[in-house]
Amino acid sequence: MKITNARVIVCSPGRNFVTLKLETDEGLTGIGDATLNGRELSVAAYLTEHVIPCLIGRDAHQIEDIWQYLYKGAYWRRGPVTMTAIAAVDTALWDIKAKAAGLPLYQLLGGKSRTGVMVYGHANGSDIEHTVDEVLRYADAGYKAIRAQSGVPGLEKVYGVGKGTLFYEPADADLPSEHDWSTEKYLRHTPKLFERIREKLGFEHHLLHDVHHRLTPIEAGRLGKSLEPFNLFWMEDATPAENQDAFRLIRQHTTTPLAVGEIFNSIWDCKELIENQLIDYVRATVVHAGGITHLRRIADLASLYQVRTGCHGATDLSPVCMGAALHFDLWVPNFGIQEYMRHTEETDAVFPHAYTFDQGMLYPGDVPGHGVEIDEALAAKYPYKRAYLPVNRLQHDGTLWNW
Ligand SMILES: O=C(O)C(=O)C[C@H](O)[C@H](O)CO
Ligand SMILES: [Mg+2]
Repeated sequence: MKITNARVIVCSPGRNFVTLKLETDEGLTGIGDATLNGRELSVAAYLTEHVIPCLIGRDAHQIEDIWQYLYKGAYWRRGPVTMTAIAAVDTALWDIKAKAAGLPLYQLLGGKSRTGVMVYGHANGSDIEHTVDEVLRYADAGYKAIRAQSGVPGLEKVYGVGKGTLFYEPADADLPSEHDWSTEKYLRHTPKLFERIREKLGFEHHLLHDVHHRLTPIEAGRLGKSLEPFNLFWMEDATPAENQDAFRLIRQHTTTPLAVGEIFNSIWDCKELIENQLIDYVRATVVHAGGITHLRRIADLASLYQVRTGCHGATDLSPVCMGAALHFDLWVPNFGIQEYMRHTEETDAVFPHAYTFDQGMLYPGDVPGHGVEIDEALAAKYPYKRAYLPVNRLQHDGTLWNW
């Protein structure tokens, strides 16, 4: 089965998405997500200018060979742009292979390991009481796991807290908006947030929290320790992870489980974290970590060390990524949890999908492939709009910090 045509579709139904569509001489098509938030057109150009010319005429069944061809063949390895482009090709090829077999993708990976995929939703509030109300609302909606982020007194804009509560979108401006940050204020506030949530919610639900790369390792150790009485499912991205060894210090100070990896793009970003058991959950997902083919390799390494998966699932990962991730989640033996941030109705209409939500679980559905399509005519009605992620500055002196 030969690849006869490939094109990149860029659209903005509420936010930007980049999608790769592959066509074959047998009439089967497959799609893959290629969205890299705030840097979308770099992947679109990489695909159009450098990848697509190499795909035409290749056998769509040779997923592994095409992956190696694009990875080794570029000479320049890894990096978010390259790995997102490879992921899009890989996802589209798995979609085609599963459609050719007439099977849902999870069957090709090895079949179901569980009945459904436990997800966590995002409860965001401007202050503690508002966040508690949101957490309770998610619990009422059936969620078994809830991430809680709250505004911090004295800080104007905080990661995870937007204008509305249902659809949080950080890529919000034509040039990067500026946030302010104070580690001291955040560290004073956050344990109080979780104390109050547990008071109102009890201990039946899983609670998660995203630090979004803002602390030093010793500060992260301090936060993790102060959150121990509230039994978090995980503390995410406590410190930037370029230096994998930094997590050793956090580990020495707290038993709060650690999750990291939404910005990882290859197994090399997490090899030491996993092998040294410095983390509990790896957050790499299909679109930014080289597709199903590479994510599977990361998960297999992780399984040797009892590290579980917790795929990234914010709104900038399109329904195509979500569909593929859910098939992966249903199969992967060392599954932990899946992030689920709802897309807007406009996005859902452009990407009709087979996956469904019920009582805190997602189900990928049983249609052949990964179960997500793109309505190209509708997509064309939403042209690309430049949108950047924010930057963060220290409140007291304006130093650029991690956002
Ligand atoms: O969902 C999360 O955990 C995030 O941290 C979301 C990220 O800020 C977002 O995906 C950046 O593009
Ligand atoms: Mg995160």
